[in-house]
Amino acid sequence: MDDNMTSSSPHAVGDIDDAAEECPVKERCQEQREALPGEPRCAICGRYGEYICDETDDDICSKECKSTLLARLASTQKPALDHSHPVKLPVSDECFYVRDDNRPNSESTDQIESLRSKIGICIKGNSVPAPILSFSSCNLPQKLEQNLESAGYLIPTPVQMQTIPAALIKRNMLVSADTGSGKTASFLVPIVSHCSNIRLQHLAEQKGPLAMVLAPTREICVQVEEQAKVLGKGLPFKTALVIGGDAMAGQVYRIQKGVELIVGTPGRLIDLLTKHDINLNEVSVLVLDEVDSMLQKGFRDQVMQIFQALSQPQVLMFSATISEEVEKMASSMARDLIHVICGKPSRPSKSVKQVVIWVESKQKKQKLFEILMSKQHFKPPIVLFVGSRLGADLLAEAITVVTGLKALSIHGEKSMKDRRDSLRLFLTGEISVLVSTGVLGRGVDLLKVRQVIVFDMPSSMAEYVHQVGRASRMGEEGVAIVFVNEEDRKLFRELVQYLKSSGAAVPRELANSRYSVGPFPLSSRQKRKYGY
Ligand SMILES: Nc1ncnc2c1ncn2[C@@H]1O[C@H](COP(=O)(O)OP(=O)(O)OP(=O)(O)O)[C@@H](O)[C@H]1O
Repeated sequence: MDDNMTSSSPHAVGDIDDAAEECPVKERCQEQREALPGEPRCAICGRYGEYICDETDDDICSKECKSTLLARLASTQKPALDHSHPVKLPVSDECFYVRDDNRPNSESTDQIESLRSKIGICIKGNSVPAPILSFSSCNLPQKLEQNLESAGYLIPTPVQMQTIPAALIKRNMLVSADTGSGKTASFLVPIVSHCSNIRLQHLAEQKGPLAMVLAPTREICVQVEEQAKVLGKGLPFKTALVIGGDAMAGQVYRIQKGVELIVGTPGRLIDLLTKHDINLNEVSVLVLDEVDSMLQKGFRDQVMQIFQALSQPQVLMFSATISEEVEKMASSMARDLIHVICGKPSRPSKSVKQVVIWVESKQKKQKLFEILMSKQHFKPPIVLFVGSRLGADLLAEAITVVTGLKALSIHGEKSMKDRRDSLRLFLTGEISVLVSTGVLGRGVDLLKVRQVIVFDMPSSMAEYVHQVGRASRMGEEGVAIVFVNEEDRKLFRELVQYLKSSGAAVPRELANSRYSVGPFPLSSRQKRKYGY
């Protein structure tokens, strides 16, 4: 289970080690501390970059360095933002389609349906716009199109083809699509477009935030904000990251100076909103990333509290795993909801080969070491998913001692700095094994990872789907090695179904287990009887 979701205390959810003190923004450079490895650095002096200079989006340590930076910019007469490319402004919020060359001549319902079926998209809902085949089809600001191109996004992925045009015309949406299929840009492209158009046309009365993205873990928030910055570069589009473990003063300062997008975990955001006067009147888009976990007990109340503080925003909800219950809750939050289903969500990505091995608990470590020391089977960098924080720490140590491989652990009890450092060292290739609890199970883009080991089965098949999904991005092939034994029996029936439907081998012990067959689902009495 994601260890960010186990506690019922409001601050524990998503913000478990929220030890950040509230300290005022520094006036002078010398008052600021040195930056630790991996921390943001001031663009002028290199000290800890506590907040970001709105005019340039650079990390800055103090008001003093901010003045220096702005003075430097003024003296070179370079505008802080690159407006050299005129931005195409839509005359209204409508999305205007330019016919693509390979698009059917007349877009009859049948042709649109046929296009959807070709790209593997299913729709529930009324008057859903046709999918786009290129980013240039929907009148995005020119700078955003350039940013997409620079990021290597040459054509939209199937989920983006359908969701971007629908989001641009302000439809509420629930989107289920495979892990690694490009859901993040599906909501960020419309958000960047919407926010920058509002600013460029001076449509908002105040400078308050215009959009909000909520996600269950800090790591997801960090990545979403990073991607938002990439897409919004050079546009009047600024972001604030509101997560535990980072100084709140900088977050508040930045929001009060004026940002377009807030990305945050619900616990920290509520904390910030209750302590500070932040005007949310202009927030017109709310995204719930990993919506199934956001609407689970523990998060749901906080999410609803934030939702109710907004004035009827457009709601965009995304996950690779959406149950009927989540669908019902989503429909009750947003009127006239479109449900976009892309590929075969709620199942492990077909690009990941699942290799399930029956291993008794006592033998798990030995088996793991064998894999890690086998040239044939160990394909670094790999992420290992375990069930507890202590387990993560101990296993990372044991791996280093026994195999000599560089391994680190990451979980919700570690400081934000440690979590950032471990992830950075892993993504830059300095360590080859990262042992994680559920904190990296969902939503985090672990670009080079093509192998995961599910050392301890998670508590639900939804989490399993997300963990296995870390081994593949954008359809590239990956492998998930999964350890199971009788302790995981409550998942056997579903696991066997999932394995069979993806053509994976089912170990004999699993296939023959009495927990793998029988009526489905069990009543609550049966569950108690079998100790589920
Ligand atoms: N149109 C595109 N062209 C090229 N690369 C893309 C495109 N859209 C997204 N990507 C890249 O694909 C990868 C996966 O995208 P993303 O992280 O948004 O997937 P996701 O669907 O949110 O996955 P998960 O459910 O695991 O969080 C990222 O590295 C992203 O930069």
